[in-house]
Amino acid sequence: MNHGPTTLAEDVADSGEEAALAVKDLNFYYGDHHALHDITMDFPARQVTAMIGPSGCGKSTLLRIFNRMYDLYPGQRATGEVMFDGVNILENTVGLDVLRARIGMVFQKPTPFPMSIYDNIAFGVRLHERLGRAEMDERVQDVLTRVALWNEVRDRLKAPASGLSGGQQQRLCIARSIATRPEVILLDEPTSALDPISTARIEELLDELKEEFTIAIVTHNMQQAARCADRVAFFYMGGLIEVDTADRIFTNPRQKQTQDYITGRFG
Ligand SMILES: Nc1ncnc2c1ncn2[C@@H]1O[C@H](COP(=O)(O)OP(=O)(O)OP(=O)(O)O)[C@@H](O)[C@H]1O
Repeated sequence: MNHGPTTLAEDVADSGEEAALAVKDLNFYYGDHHALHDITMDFPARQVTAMIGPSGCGKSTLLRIFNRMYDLYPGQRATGEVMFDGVNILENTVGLDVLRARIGMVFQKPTPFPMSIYDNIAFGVRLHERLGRAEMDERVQDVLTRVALWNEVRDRLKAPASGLSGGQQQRLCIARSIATRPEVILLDEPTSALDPISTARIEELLDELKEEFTIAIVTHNMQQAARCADRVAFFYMGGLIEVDTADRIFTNPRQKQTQDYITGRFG
């Protein structure tokens, strides 16, 4: 048995399932407020893991830790481990630019940059790669095709992204997040501002994207978690109550609190 520092590959061998993110004994503090308590869980590679739980239970806090959003705010701190490709991302050894290219984030409200549709995609790519014009055109077309937006925007790539509908803007934001070829995509209630048709399109998209990316999604919508997720984690008051397959969580959870929450009996 090797007692040296573990690598992602060794963790994988131990669990029998490849973890893209392995969270261990994670605690998070907003100043004096202890918002997450001793969280330990894996996010298996190329699966969708949904985080559910009542408002304020810490779902978004966990998601934001994965691309070190808290770095901007003095007083906020995380302890423990989030292993990603053999490195604990809580330690400042990975630059934020690199981390955010490899672990992309999509927010609740679509947030296109105030620039053209084309540049929304090209902007992030230019920060990390030197592509020629033709290669960049190809990258833009590729990611827009994958989010099923290409046919809708191919004739107006130079038009401002702000002219797109909310659902289109959110698909553009997902395209932007995959354009830097990340391993993980984080989505924080990505459909809560969208109509049912746009929501269904994004859910279908997640199903396709998970063939290539690991997806972590925070959702308030239990039907959405049941439709999209392979695994579901239930949080309550800053603690992880249980994490299991979506099937198990929605049909036969181990913990009474989970059962009460998913059946709407939560008091
Ligand atoms: N910037 C902040 N400063 C202080 N406390 C915060 C801050 N952001 C969140 N919190 C607190 O941390 C806890 C977890 O919040 P978080 O936003 O992660 O919950 P959530 O489960 O995502 O909730 P919601 O479903 O309402 O978005 C809450 O008690 C919240 O009040």
